[in-house]
Amino acid sequence: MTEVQKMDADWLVFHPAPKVPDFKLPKGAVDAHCHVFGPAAEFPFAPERKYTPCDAGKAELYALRDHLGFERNVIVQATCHGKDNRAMVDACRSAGDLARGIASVGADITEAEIREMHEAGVRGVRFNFVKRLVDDTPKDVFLSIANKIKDFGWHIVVYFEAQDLEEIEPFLKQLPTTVVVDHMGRPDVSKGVDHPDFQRFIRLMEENDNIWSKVTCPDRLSQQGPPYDDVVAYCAEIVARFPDRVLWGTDWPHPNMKSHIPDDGVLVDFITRIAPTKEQQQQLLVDNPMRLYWA
Ligand SMILES: O=C(O)c1cc(C(=O)O)oc(=O)c1
Repeated sequence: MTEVQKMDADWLVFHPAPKVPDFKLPKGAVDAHCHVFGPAAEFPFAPERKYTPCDAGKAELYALRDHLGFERNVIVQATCHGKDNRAMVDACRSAGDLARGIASVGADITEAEIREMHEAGVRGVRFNFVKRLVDDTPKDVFLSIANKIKDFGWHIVVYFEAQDLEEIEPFLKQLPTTVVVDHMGRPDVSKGVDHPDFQRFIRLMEENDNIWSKVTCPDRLSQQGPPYDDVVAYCAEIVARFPDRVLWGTDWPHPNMKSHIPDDGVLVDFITRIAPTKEQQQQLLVDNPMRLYWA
């Protein structure tokens, strides 16, 4: 890991020397949620961003991939780059067939632009509802984007917080593609898995078999910190109930983490606690991401 200079970033820089995981990932494992930031000199951050990250480019991302034992990456456009997808597209292109991307686009996206991103490895768009990250986008704008991208077989990644779910649920049910929820919709883990809020999320997945969830970011959700015991039950519940509709990722370089900087090797070891059987691990880490991104 190269030592990355902390450039006026308003939060912690990613871990410089993550451990080698104890958990040996299955062959072909996919880090299905990660980002690239710049480097800013080549790919400037968006003026409308709500945070300024450190540089965390494709070279570091792919070194981490190899260090942890992953084979492939799905690179999700980070809000600090707004709708300028160049850093993510460049990283996808550099990895050949070993990376796929999720873009952030506007309603004015053209078929030619979608096709060009598809050829680089992009397979979906991200709709972000987290107010500390983005300004609101009218739902009819998101729906017009959804109708444009569905013809390319793309899907939609959504990022919202648990308190938003009741309000946006009708909108989610209108989406005409596979929908992948980032970080389980950010449950408040102090409430318990039986709380109506988490049960509402479970019901959403039960009632809509096109809705998947990433069982990711225990570091964001935990109120106890590493090794994130208070998040295990939430991820394990979703893996056990919907083993063919879950994805996992590091969330490297961990934007906006202030409480601590997660050790990516510790995050990988967390997987065996939420997906305890070999079969669950194979589905979570290989079969599901391959079906969604490389089919
Ligand atoms: O919780 C966050 O701050 C966060 C931010 C971003 C992003 O800026 O794209 O992505 C994530 O997956 C999580």
